[in-house]
Amino acid sequence: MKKKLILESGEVFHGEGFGAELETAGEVVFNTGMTGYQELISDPSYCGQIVCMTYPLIGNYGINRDDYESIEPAIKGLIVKELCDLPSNFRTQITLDELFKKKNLSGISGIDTRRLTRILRNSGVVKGKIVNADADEAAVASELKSTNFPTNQVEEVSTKTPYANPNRGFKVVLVDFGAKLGIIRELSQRNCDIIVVSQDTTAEEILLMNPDGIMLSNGPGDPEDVPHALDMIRGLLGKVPIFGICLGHQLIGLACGAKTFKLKFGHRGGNHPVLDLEKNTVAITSQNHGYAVDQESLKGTDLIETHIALNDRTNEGLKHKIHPCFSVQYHPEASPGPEDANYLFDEFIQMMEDFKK
Ligand SMILES: NC(=O)CC[C@H](N)C(=O)O
Repeated sequence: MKKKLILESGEVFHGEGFGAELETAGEVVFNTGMTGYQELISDPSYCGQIVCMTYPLIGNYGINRDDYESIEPAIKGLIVKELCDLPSNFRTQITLDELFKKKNLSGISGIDTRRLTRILRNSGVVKGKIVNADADEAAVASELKSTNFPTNQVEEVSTKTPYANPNRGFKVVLVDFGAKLGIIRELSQRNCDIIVVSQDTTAEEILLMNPDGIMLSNGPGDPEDVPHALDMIRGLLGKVPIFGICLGHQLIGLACGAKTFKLKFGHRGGNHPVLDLEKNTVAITSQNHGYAVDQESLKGTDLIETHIALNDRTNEGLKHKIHPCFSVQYHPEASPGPEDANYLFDEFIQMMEDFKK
């Protein structure tokens, strides 16, 4: 079935549709990972976005039962150069096309993803829509221009009720802003007794659970759209050790008086170099973010910058000067991607141990 991708700026890309037969609109972003399409399709942080994969062959190892980052994907669509319909891997259960049909998602293949990525790099991320071949291009572009995407994406993907992932180790309350399962996997591996709570849980409610540590998860959208989380973080600072990842990191920044801003085209992929300013070491990291903490705004706060991105020198890590609290903009759970930063979970365990003493 012939389809086309129309950008709000009016550019049109012709291709072949896959997955469900539906038209889909979202923010068009690009991801430079060579693998990891299953994880990113199911990463709740991609809520409302259509992802263009810069690696030219996607779907070649199929979809397996182990690599999901959530049960229901929140992504809006996928743009690929070549879709592989004959995957080869011992873990493959279904093809990417079959997953998209099953989950009612639509994608487009046969796209010049280099040209598209150049447009996104030059003009910044834009809204786009995957439509049927006969759609009126000018009408779709102007409809996109006047559409504002929802600001309640965190609410959409967060759990509505708390649930437990029991174990015998430290009791960690994981605040779910759209948490990837990889975070639960990493904490479980370290024997953490996890309670996952909804994004609107208050500090008082969390303290009643008597936690040893708080994990603030990743999540979709603009951190400024989650103002209630700032009171929650302020209410926990100094009382329980806190570790934040991605959206959780940005929220710690905002809660401590820093500002965030939207990056031109974000960081998305499994190959982003990050400099640890304290250890003077570089880690290759997995990233997926469109916003960043404003470094200038850290002045006068109690936060110290601990990491920066080597591609554009933007902020990638923070630590509180007084309280046990640290965070990173990238993904130490590394699903998908390099495991260089995995030790941060061990540091979180250590922080909980030290705090207990
Ligand atoms: N993965 C995330 O948590 C992303 C955080 C935020 N939504 C951003 O795009 O910057």
